[in-house]
Amino acid sequence: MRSPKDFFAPLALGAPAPVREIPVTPSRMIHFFDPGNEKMAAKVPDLAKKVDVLLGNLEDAVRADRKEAARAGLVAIAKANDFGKTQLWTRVNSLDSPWVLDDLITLVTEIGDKLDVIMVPKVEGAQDIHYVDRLLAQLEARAGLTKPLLVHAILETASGVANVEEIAGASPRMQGISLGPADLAASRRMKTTRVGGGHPGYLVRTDPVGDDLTAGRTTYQQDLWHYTVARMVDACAMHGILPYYGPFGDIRDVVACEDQFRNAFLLGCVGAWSLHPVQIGIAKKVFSPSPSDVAWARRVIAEMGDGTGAVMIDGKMQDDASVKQCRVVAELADALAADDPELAAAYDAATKEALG
Ligand SMILES: CC(C)(COP(=O)(O)OP(=O)(O)OC[C@H]1O[C@@H](n2cnc3c(N)ncnc32)[C@H](O)[C@@H]1OP(=O)(O)O)[C@@H](O)C(=O)NCCC(=O)NCCSC(=O)C[C@H](O)C(=O)O
Ligand SMILES: [Mg+2]
Repeated sequence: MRSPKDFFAPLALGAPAPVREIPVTPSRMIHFFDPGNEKMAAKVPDLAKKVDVLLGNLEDAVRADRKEAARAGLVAIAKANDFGKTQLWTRVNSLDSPWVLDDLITLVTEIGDKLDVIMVPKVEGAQDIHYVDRLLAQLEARAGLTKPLLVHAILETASGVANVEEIAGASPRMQGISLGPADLAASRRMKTTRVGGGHPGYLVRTDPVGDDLTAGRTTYQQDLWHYTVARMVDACAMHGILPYYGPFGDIRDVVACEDQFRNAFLLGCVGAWSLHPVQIGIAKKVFSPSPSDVAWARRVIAEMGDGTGAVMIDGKMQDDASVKQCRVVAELADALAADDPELAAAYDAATKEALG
């Protein structure tokens, strides 16, 4: 274990100093694209205006014989475009793959100044983050980078879940963690073949009435991912980093996608992955608090004055704790509204109405 005193020291001579706070910029959707797919690559300049994060994916979903094309494509796209405030991330291949070393060496050397975050798949424990941490420091020093690259882990192995707290705190580079439900299901030997989302077989049933075990017994489908998302959120909050829901693979089912994203939002996640352009708007809607929630939060904050004591608002008790909950919503709304005049206007109109 590293001494706490050394935690913020660069891991290579000449590497930039690690950040002390993870920048909290909008990341409601991490939009995945295959940089070696010409059709998708052509859409990148336009997509950059619509998303918070663009992620050039090099790992799963890119065929083995297209790995090098994807890597080269990402270098070319990063060099050719100015993404403005939109962040550029990449997902490199897994640490046990034959591609990851070249992914890291090429990307940091060629476009390290354009990249914000490197997503590392199939992280099993702190040792994986330590390996990437040191290697990035060496590459940053050699490339003369002045801003450290941040690292995002995907929680998609049983060991990763068991070690999630140590992963979240393994390096000052740790920006966040995403749930990877497909690999995690396989690693745990779960019996769902879906990429995220629920399953009709995972349910609870109301008790029988009398002796008839079949009649009138309503069933309620449960969330397969509740435990993992909640645990991930706690680990991230404890270490001051950001939690995300990952992929929802049924692209056509925009309704269930919205539900899954909203469950994650309500539990504390700041965003989710969009795998197809149709999921971008869903993530934007879900991970931006609603105007009525923002208006309520602002009203409670206004009526609570210095934030102590207890008051009744519309029949509901508010106190020091509930004002903190309201600040979470109001601060997120302010951060999102700062870059989005339409959202700012919707929040202000709802607040005006609520405050009278
Ligand atoms: C899922 C897809 C394969 C669907 O692609 P396609 O069949 O081409 O869909 P459409 O015909 O509806 O596409 C319409 C046009 O939009 C373009 N398109 C599609 N997806 C994207 C995208 N993500 N970014 C940009 N542009 C996109 C198509 O090219 C069409 O263009 P045009 O013909 O010119 O109109 C595809 O969406 C896709 O591959 N998505 C990304 C998949 C991915 O990244 N998967 C990996 C992440 S999930 C994962 O890894 C699991 C996780 O790790 C875990 O373990 O849980
Ligand atoms: Mg995966």
